[in-house]
Amino acid sequence: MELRSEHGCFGGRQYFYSHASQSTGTQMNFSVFVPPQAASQKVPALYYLAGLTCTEETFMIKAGAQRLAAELGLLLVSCDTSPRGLDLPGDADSWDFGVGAGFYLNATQPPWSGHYRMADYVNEELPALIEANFPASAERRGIFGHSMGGHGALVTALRNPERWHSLSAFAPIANPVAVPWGQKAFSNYLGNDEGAWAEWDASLLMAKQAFPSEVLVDQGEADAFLERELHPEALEHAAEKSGQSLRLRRHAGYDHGYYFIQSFIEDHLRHHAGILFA
Ligand SMILES: N[C@@H](CCC(=O)N[C@@H](CSC=O)C(=O)NCC(=O)O)C(=O)O
Repeated sequence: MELRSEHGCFGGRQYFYSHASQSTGTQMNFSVFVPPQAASQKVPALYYLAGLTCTEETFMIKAGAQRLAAELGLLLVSCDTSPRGLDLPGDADSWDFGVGAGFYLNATQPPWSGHYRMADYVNEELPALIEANFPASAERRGIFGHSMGGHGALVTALRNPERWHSLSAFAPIANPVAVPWGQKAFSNYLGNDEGAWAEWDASLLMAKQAFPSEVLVDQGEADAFLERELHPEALEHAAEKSGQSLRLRRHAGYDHGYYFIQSFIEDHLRHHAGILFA
């Protein structure tokens, strides 16, 4: 791991690192906030997956999570949203596919399949790296995210409930098989077999099997992407089918951006802390 920068923050430390990833075959960047409690004990780790065009810096700079994480004793981790520097054909042609848009899945189609393995990275490689190098408990992992990252958090936890203990999302792409962002990404990364897409769709997964703890989802009603890309009602229908405990809240006047996330970040950290410290 190469330390790129570190900063004092609310009595803890904010770190930015780079490392050679086995999952992606590229250098990957990630960020870690270590709370003061971690000086004397292992603490729960909460992983945040960011949305389209974001990086490992976006959440740490914009969400305003560190003050409460320092109070609660939560270690925060975020990572980049795709491999970078590969120069694959078409990987930089649009902001909703390729670089900055890895969709937290394992691609099966060339040329993406050799490197776009963000699911393995988030589910396995990054937690192993964090737990080997920071005072993070392997028994108490939470995951959340925003938009594409909300989709990523939901599918990561729903596919691997034995590895993740708490789950929430801000404005997730809740039913990617049914919307343009998801259809573009899945057809390119996974091919045209829509049966394969279902394995990476939060609503289809949740309808089959409930996650063990309550799932919190916040959605702004003034979100410009709501009707075309997000479809939170699909999660509600899925939760009804499987008996999932789902707290889906709609907020008038809030859009898709980080002012929305800042406004409800406290509720998400307390949601995760309530489960991870139980
Ligand atoms: N095209 C624009 C907008 C990209 C954008 O809105 N990205 C969102 C995530 S959208 C779904 O995953 C985001 O989180 N942006 C970062 C922010 O600081 O708001 C562009 O290219 O910027």
